[in-house]
Amino acid sequence: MMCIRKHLLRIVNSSTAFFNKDVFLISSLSWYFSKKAFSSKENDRLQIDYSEIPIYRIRNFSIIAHVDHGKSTLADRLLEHTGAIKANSGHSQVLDKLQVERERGITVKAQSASIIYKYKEENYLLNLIDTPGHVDFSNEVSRSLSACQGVILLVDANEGVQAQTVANFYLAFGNDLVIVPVLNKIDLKNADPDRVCKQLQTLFDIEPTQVLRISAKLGVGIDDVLEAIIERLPAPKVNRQSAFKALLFDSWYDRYRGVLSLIYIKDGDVNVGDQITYYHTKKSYEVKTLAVLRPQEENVKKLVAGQIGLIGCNMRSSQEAHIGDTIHKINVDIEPLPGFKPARPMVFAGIYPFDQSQHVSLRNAIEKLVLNDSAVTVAVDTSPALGQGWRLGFLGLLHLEVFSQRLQQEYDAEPILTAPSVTYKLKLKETKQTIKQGDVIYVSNPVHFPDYLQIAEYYEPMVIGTIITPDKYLGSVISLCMEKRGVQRNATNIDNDRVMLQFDLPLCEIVLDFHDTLKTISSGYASFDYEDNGYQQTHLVKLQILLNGTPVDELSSIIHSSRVDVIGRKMVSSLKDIIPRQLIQIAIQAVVNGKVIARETLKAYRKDVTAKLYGGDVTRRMKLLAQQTAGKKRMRAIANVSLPREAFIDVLKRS
Ligand SMILES: Nc1nc2c(ncn2[C@@H]2O[C@H](COP(=O)(O)OP(=O)(O)OP(=O)(O)O)[C@@H](O)[C@H]2O)c(=O)[nH]1
Repeated sequence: MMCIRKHLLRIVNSSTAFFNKDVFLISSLSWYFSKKAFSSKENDRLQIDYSEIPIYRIRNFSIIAHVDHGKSTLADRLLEHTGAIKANSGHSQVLDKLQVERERGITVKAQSASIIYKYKEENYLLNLIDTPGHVDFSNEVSRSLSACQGVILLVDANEGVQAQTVANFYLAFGNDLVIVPVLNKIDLKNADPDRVCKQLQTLFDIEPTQVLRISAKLGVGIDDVLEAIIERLPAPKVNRQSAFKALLFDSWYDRYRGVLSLIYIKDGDVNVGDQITYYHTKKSYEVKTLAVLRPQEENVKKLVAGQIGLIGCNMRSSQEAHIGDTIHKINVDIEPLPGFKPARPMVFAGIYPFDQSQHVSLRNAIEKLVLNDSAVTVAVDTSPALGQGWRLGFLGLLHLEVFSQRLQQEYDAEPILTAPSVTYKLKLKETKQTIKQGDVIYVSNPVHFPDYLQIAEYYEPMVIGTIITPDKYLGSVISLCMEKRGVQRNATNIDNDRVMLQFDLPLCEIVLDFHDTLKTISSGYASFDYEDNGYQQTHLVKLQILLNGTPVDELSSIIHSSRVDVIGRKMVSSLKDIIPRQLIQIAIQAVVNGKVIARETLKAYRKDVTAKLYGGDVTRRMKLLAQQTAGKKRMRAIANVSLPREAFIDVLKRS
């Protein structure tokens, strides 16, 4: 089976043109192969009636780790070890392959898998649940984690605890999950498991005796991990006798079957043909498909409490499948599962085709991607300079990054992406219009920022940033955070030469280049992660750019009042460099609340109108120059400054 998949992927990879045309053809092929393969003998042998497995022999868990600490490799080994997939003799890892699929949007969540492990003569059903793995998706991570009873906290024995390890630990801890600490890559020459055990003890109070030591790459210690999952994690607390209730914690779009949702069955059972309702959207459907992921789909007729499974009911739009929603049977009263929060975009960016001839293809690409990612919000936006485009909302920076990368990789789209901005909250003053005292609005686009006289209070989104750095870079890391208006919460020595810092930081200060600067000043050694921390009162202004007295909306921005001078000056001077000189003089002004705070003048070309005179009378020369000056004055009065599109792109594009 894997061979067929691999072969298929090779075809995919060697023929990107084919792939780009129809990604969903691959999706359906992959589905076809997964079905075909699972009617093979080998898999018939594994065919098990999962609904017969008693609750006490089920464990639902997730692997959480910092980037590159070996999550995919371990998941891969767990699947191989339990026979869910065949051991791969080549260098490339099976789940690396799946990751390619994942990046390509084919089988998006291939890493969730149900595996059977024989322990003390009994078959256990272990459900490995994939989490997005980054706090950008913290809402989704916590939802996936709420289907688990425990997590494997995987740490690289060479790199030690990193910022994302900390953020992930607290997410799991906050969800009351059992944490199985595992050190990976002990085969590496520089691995120092004792030191990393001390870090875990200092930071999280984890006893070194509880920490497993493995090499996922070489397959060392995999049985220990599986046994620890069975011994340390409790069975799910569910009830098979109650009315059916399930948590939706992941979903993706399949062209032929509509939206497929990954669910955790909390109570009761569900059968193909049942009528079900999504609690928060209040929409009802008939269950068409039920499947267990092994990791390929294996169709079943019934899913029971304690299980993780896939449900398909011809849902046409992923907007109907909200992560965290509760599913129940139609016309049955149930208490919804707690904690449902619709995803709230945190970071916004404008997206425009490079030229308008690409508008339709870019729109199609965005529509397809959004089908698979219900957390992205899309609103049509028009800019006089950049033309027709969209304003997209993302859960965080990584989300934005992944989305734009996928647009490029999968759809060959090379759009202009504007610098990211965040959503501010404004409390308005009472005015004669319809606005009532205390009305609150959310603004991310400077064009919609109201006049300052209408605003009573300003709020900006905040994050708690966690940074782990070798202590020799401590000084420069702290200076960077202060420069970004950060307020230090604490500092902890996690071992002899590394420190963990926590800062309250405004989100708008980290969306641009914070991470890159941090990496530069720490020679790549500091790691950073952040989590949403609500809104905090602040003072904001709208910085407008005027060219010869005319405001240019695209160039305006919302900034903190303390930054007015610095940003204003920087903006006008970079515009002076970017805007090509024209026949008329251009005044570039930065204006805040009607006051000019910075100004540059771009001198006009002085075209040599006297060039053809070949000497001649000086008065004639002066007359021509005077005529030129008068002409330019007229031009300045009647013509707006025309900016070439490239100038806008240079200013607005993400660096
Ligand atoms: N030496 C050694 N290398 C390992 C081990 N486990 C994983 N690696 C390597 O570490 C790198 C990252 O492993 P992945 O499994 O892709 O890590 P990941 O956490 O899934 O990474 P992301 O998906 O990017 O978050 C790969 O090059 C692996 O081959 C191990 O036990 N020993």
